[in-house]
Amino acid sequence: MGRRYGLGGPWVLRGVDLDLRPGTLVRVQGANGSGKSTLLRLLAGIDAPSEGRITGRPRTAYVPERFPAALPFTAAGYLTRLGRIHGLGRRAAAAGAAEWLERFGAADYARTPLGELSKGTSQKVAVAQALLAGPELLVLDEAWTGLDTPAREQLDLAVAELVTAGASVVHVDHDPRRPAASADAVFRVRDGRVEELPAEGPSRAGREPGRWARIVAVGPPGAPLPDALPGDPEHIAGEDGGTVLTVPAGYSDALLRALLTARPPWHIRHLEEAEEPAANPSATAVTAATPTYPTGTGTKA
Ligand SMILES: Nc1ncnc2c1ncn2[C@@H]1O[C@H](COP(=O)(O)OP(=O)(O)OP(=O)(O)O)[C@@H](O)[C@H]1O
Repeated sequence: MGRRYGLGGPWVLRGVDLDLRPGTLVRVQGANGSGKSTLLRLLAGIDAPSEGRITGRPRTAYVPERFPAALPFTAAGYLTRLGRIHGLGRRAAAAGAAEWLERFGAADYARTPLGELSKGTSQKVAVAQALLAGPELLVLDEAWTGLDTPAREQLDLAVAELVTAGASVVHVDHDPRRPAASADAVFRVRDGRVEELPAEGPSRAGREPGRWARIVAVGPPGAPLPDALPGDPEHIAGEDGGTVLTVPAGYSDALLRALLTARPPWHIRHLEEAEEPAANPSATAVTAATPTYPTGTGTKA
């Protein structure tokens, strides 16, 4: 498929032929203005190709580069309405709105009008609206930008949970500090074409000294830690039956997924960035919600 703006305009994308596989984390990269956001809008279904087509339409959620925050709703009111649009009942929508605001540390702003939210809190609402209904395809255009560290960690965790549950997550992210920088597939947009690059596994940046991820996980009673965990984590017993695992940051996605898909699965209580490998969580553990996500279906562009 291809896209150009205006009838005689230059082709921004042309001859694009790609498959989004279920259960995959995909990163889209490319120079400024190369067409990354255009590709994401097409995949999200809020824009249509000028030629060709996109087949498969899983339940999709999208976090745009700029969130339209000036709507006449409070944060909780907006999220509840979005939940209803996604097919949730009134109570489930309100509960989902409250849960995601809490998870992103924005519960205090539930009753604040969208137009009065800070940029960071607006971004939390933007991300929450996308996660609310358990999408099969999640499209994130620089969604980590502007989030504080705990919220970034929650988004990493939510992405890992979705991918583990079979969803496809496609993202553009310029921030090299993001620990979960690894991806199952990488698409590069260049000269109007999209090519798939070899997946790189844990990023080199993630192995640098001083960049670690710490995960507090709880297994079934008496269960040993699963074998051969990615990143060969250091692990110690934590509070309340939890196990504290520390890995180089680039392995955090893979480790999260290995724990979530272990048989029987482990529950992730907390994820945080850490400056040194000693397994000594500084922050109070935040219990992550364990939403049930549907199995994803593929999209072909
Ligand atoms: N709505 C639009 N109307 C006209 N031209 C557009 C529109 N949206 C994007 N373009 C043009 O299409 C090209 C690709 O833009 P796009 O925003 O998709 O790139 P990008 O890779 O996401 O850029 P950045 O990294 O700067 O966000 C640019 O030349 C841009 O000016």
